[in-house]
Amino acid sequence: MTDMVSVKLKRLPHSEGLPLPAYATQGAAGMDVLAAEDVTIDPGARHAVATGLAMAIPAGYEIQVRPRSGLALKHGITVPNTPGTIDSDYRGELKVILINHGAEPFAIARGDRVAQLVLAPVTQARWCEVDELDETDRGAGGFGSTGGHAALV
Ligand SMILES: O=c1ccn([C@H]2C[C@H](O)[C@@H](COP(=O)(O)OP(=O)(O)OP(=O)(O)O)O2)c(=O)[nH]1
Ligand SMILES: [Mg+2]
Repeated sequence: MTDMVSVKLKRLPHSEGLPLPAYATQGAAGMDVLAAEDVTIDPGARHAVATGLAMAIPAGYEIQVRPRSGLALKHGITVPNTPGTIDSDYRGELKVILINHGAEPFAIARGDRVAQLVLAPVTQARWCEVDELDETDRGAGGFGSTGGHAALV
């Protein structure tokens, strides 16, 4: 059985009558979240889609707003800031930022499932400033330093 965490949720007037975000299957990582407005996103354009939902995520957690692969593959619709971060102290409306990388205008109807929400634990870091860092094999190498594409044989 998956752990469950209660999250306080408040409906704003424009989400009235819409189902709440829900897991499509028992083992789903994300809850599909619905648009609370009709909007068409032109090719290359972005829009912050209203969900009509506000929430109080418990301290120590965040909600990540992730794209749906079907929309990305079939229509080029994705979340440009993925994973979008919903902070535990945010009390405004959750919006889903979408961008249309496809060639056609993409029409969203109120009630369409536009993204998915993943509740995730958060660990905050405390800086510990030092003069020297320990040495490692990698050192300052990065950005492809270990090799790029698989070698041809
Ligand atoms: O996809 C998203 C991303 C963010 N938010 C809301 C909740 C989040 O807690 C707040 C701030 O998000 P973020 O920190 O990513 O944006 P910012 O540009 O850093 O704005 P701020 O200065 O308000 O933190 O905006 C959304 O509704 N949808
Ligand atoms: Mg911020």
